[in-house]
Amino acid sequence: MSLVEAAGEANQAFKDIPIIDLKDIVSPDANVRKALAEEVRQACMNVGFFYVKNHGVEEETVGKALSSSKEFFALPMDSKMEIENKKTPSFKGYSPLLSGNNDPNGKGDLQEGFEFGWEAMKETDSGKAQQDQGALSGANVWPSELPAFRVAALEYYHAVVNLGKLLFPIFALALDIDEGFFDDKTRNSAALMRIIHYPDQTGPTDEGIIGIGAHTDWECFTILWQEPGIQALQVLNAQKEWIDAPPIPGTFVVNLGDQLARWTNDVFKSTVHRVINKSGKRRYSIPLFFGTDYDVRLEV
Ligand SMILES: O=C(O)CCC(=O)C(=O)O
Ligand SMILES: [Fe+2]
Repeated sequence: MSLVEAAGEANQAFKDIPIIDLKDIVSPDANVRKALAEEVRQACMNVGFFYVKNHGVEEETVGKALSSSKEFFALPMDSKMEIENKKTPSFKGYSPLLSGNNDPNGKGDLQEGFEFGWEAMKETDSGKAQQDQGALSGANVWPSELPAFRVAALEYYHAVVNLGKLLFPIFALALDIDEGFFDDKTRNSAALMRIIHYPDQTGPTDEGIIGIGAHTDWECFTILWQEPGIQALQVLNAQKEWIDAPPIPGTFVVNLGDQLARWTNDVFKSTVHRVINKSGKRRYSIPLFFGTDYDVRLEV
């Protein structure tokens, strides 16, 4: 069956989100990689979201990024506002509560965030030129009083970018195209990472103000870490039901964005999702958005 025929039969009235084991992601056996790609293909056509386990990113790397992020958000507001994203030419840095609004019908997203892109850990590291490419590139900004935050955030960033680079060939296989299709299109990958802090939102909720309003992501795909023990992320199925996407320890959520949906003529789905944090606790999450190089032409 062709991809397009299969898409016609795709069932987007999903009730749960599949979990895919990545232990074979670099298997030397092409048949094994193809079997993994088949699972990814089903998830991409039917849901647009899946969890990945055995992804290779160390718990310790995640833990350090989380604890450092908590220290960052706990800084005095004046310090955070010194690196506000509106003050930087490349939109990197801090964004305060309600400064963003993903759902055009919403009144603002109840979250503060910190965003940055590719950066070598040390000046001498190879690949330094990557940060100077593309419209959304340009120097990151970091809080001067918390040097450990930069190190922990970049360590996490580099680990998850490596995972993203392994996923591109699987997406290619899942599309029945050459495994190397994305190689020359993701050399200076436009990978932006955001660290998000959602305050708790118990009590009556103004429907127009939630953690992040209903939206789709706009890059190729997102690799999302969410804090264990807190249900807040929801994904919309074709029957307009909100399906919970709870955090599963040891996994990341992977979801497709508009770029890959558009590129595949919507055979792969970019699925609407939102966050409402009514857990009684503050919540942290870390999405890393993977695009292609900024000069890549999207042809179906
Ligand atoms: O915090 C989350 O779980 C999801 C965040 C999200 O959807 C986004 O930043 O695009
Ligand atoms: Fe999103």
